[in-house]
Amino acid sequence: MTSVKTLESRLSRTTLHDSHGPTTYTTTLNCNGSNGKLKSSGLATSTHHSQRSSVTSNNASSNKENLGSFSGGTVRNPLLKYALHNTTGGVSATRGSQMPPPSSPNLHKAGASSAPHGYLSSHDVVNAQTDAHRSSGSNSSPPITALVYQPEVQAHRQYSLDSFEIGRKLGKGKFGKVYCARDKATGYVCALKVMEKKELIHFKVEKQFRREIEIQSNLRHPNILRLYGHFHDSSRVFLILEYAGQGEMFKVLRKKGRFSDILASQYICQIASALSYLHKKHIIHRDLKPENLLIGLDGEVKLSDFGWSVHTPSSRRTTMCGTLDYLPPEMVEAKDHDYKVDLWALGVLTYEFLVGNPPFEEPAHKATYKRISKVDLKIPPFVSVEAADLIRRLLQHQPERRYPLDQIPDHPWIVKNRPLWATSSGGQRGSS
Ligand SMILES: Nc1ncnc2c1ncn2[C@@H]1O[C@H](COP(=O)(O)OP(=O)(O)OP(=O)(O)O)[C@@H](O)[C@H]1O
Repeated sequence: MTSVKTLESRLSRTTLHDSHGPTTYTTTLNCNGSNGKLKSSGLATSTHHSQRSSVTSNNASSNKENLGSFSGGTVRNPLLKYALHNTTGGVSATRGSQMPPPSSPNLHKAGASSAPHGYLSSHDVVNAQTDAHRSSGSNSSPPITALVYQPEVQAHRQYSLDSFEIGRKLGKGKFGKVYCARDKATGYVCALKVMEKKELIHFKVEKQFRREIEIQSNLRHPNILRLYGHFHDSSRVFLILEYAGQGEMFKVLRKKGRFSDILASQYICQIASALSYLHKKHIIHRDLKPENLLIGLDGEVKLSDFGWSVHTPSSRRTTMCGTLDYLPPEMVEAKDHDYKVDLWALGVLTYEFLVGNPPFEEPAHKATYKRISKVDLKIPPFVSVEAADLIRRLLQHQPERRYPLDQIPDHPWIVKNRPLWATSSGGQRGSS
């Protein structure tokens, strides 16, 4: 059992990270550049950049097993194949507002009619998403929709860094960098996450990392980021990930301040659907927060970062994990926890989407714990009655009293807003 005191001492190891800069949507993918940059420069020292304190686990393995034993190299699943379905006619309208970079093919030319096989190059995909994002404003539909995943047999294909053209850097995490990349053989665009083996070993996260790969590679849900495969070289491990064209939820939320009922309800319904899928597979995510949500090109939520996920039941059930603001009372009180921690986190997330900050946030960790433990919940009056009701039903101290995920699509807040989703930019309805 972990006492609050122990938790405090763990938190002293918590890194408060520098804040993200303003959202920028670079128009150039630079996929034409060689991947020599990545090869020659290697990886910079890991930089902590998350925005909020995280509670880290002391259970991290001290196992120094060499990551060279990764069985990477085989991609069991095909990469994304992108197709342009410009049914709205919005592309030409938005292209007029932006100059394509000189080397970038014109989007019209690259569309379904003229691009080879009707698929876009990564240049086009990024330019398309950039335009889509820029033009979407707060509530309008992105003009470019429907990136189609087309199953194709790529099983047993061996990947290496040479298989990809490396594009612009999408971001940097604790243990590496993420690049937009294009599979040279097929033209498929993906996100390539590159991590130094020695850093994974140094920070004793190999076990956590292996679990993340094992869990994520077996998941198939429209609101869960796909992990298509992995490979490694002598010093680095590479994850081939689904490309989330609209980037990080956290940045979007910070930029907007807070979301409308329409957008938030859509996101929450999609996330509930993803969590329900995970729970049916006996997986607890345990680290739900805006930083771990990406947004696909259609504006749909992509749940990512399975570093803290576990199969349940598990001997690791008392592991402290997750972000401080999203910890449920049972974890703060060092009790055993189960999949209902994700329900609590969904309540916190609903609040943060609608208010702009998490509900129990305090400058001092101890004060936050106290508020979580007492469920000291103050919902501002601008939050709709229906949303407040769902937040209260999820933020129940007793885990068994938390609102079940499968009822969320029928909750009055969702029912009221669902008819309006079609006109918002939040993307598709999560499959339930
Ligand atoms: N699949 C993706 N599609 C688009 N952008 C991505 C993708 N994966 C990561 N990114 C971008 O790269 C950044 C770094 O991702 P990464 O997963 O390494 O770090 P992180 O999300 O901060 O997680 P961690 O806390 O594990 O380091 C993200 O914040 C996001 O902006």
